[in-house]
Amino acid sequence: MAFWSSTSAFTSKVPRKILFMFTLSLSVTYLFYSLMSCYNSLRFPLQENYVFQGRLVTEEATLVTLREKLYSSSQGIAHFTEAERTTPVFPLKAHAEAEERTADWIRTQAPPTKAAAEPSGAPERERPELSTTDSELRANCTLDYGVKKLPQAIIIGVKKGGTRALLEALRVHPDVRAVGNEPHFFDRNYEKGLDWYRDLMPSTLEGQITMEKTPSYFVTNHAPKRIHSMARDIKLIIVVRNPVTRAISDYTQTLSKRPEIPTFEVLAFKNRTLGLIDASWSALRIGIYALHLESWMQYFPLSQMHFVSGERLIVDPAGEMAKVQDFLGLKRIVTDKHFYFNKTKGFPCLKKPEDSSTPRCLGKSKGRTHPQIEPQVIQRLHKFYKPFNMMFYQMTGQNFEWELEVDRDSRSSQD
Ligand SMILES: Nc1ncnc2c1ncn2[C@@H]1O[C@H](COP(=O)(O)OS(=O)(=O)O)[C@@H](OP(=O)(O)O)[C@H]1O
Repeated sequence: MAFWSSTSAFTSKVPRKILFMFTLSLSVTYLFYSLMSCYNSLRFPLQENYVFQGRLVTEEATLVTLREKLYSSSQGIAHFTEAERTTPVFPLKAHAEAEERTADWIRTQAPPTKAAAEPSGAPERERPELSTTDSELRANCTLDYGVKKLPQAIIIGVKKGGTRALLEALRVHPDVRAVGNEPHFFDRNYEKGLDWYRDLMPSTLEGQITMEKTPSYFVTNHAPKRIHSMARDIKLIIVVRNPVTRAISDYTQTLSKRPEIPTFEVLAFKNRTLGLIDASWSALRIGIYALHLESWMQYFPLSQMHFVSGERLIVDPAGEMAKVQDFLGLKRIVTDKHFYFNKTKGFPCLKKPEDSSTPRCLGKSKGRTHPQIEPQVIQRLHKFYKPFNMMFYQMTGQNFEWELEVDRDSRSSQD
């Protein structure tokens, strides 16, 4: 009773107009916050309709453009055999056949792996590549303060480039928080939605950057458009490595899981006698960086991309880290003090990883011994990649000097 009498006394004292305005402003504020919270879920379905500069860009069209450029430039074709000149780089049928061959070894010769048997619901862990860093990280999980955000930077590639080493080094930085697994959101789990993706991320405090790495994004047709729809100002990091060594590393990884596969030399050629390279074999296709980069450049300016040299990441990790931290707008905190060269491992290792105070190298799956590949095959591959590498240097404005390695290789094979 006392309450009612006091409120009616209050309303009689306050003019009705003011009360009305007060109620109206409350409603508007409520409406505003409701809309804000819906924004993320609204944005997601709309992204499918994204049109770049007034036209729908298809990756196929952009690849064709680049392919035409490559084949019409006299420099480009100079290093191709006659057959290669007249054969498209990615004949779809050949590609499907090569992938089918791979699937066949898996189906007919090897028992189904645990990974293949598992439902694809969970994000892909780097299962075969899992280093101690990952598993121990999970065991040492600390309380997660802050809020989960979509990544502001992604290491999008390339497979076997040195992406794990880079991510682990970045995680040492107090302003970087990264998911340890490879979420494979933009290639395999996209239908799960942005909320699912966000939920995978670690929580961040104000000023911290959320990151992830999935090296297959770089060669996924839909990835540039999808990532652009999520965040057009995102920063993209690509670790590149001599495509020939990268291919051998990729093959070594497959071989470690499927020892029965044909030799590298067999897989690399469509026709060995003609010297015709099988560019549809994924181990070789991934290394045609210029073609893949073309797709990304339809959506992102170069200023939003940073290219890390996989080779320099091994010989000068601190130098590469300085550039990465600058690109991410971070203080240069990860420096040479954080690395030491481990002779047994043959690679730089971290003195103090993110989750531990004890030094740690990456796991056994990083830095595998590569099989010996016939020198003529390596030479042929260098020749195959040269025009693509040249175009890649031109596009990025960076010379990765992979051709110097060829000179060194050919000198040592003459010795
Ligand atoms: N510090 C350090 N320790 C170990 N390995 C290092 C390091 N820095 C770069 N690398 C090179 O990283 C290669 C593996 O690349 P990724 O991590 O991108 O592989 S994956 O795509 O995630 O499977 C791996 O390739 P391989 O040597 O062929 O195994 C290494 O050469």
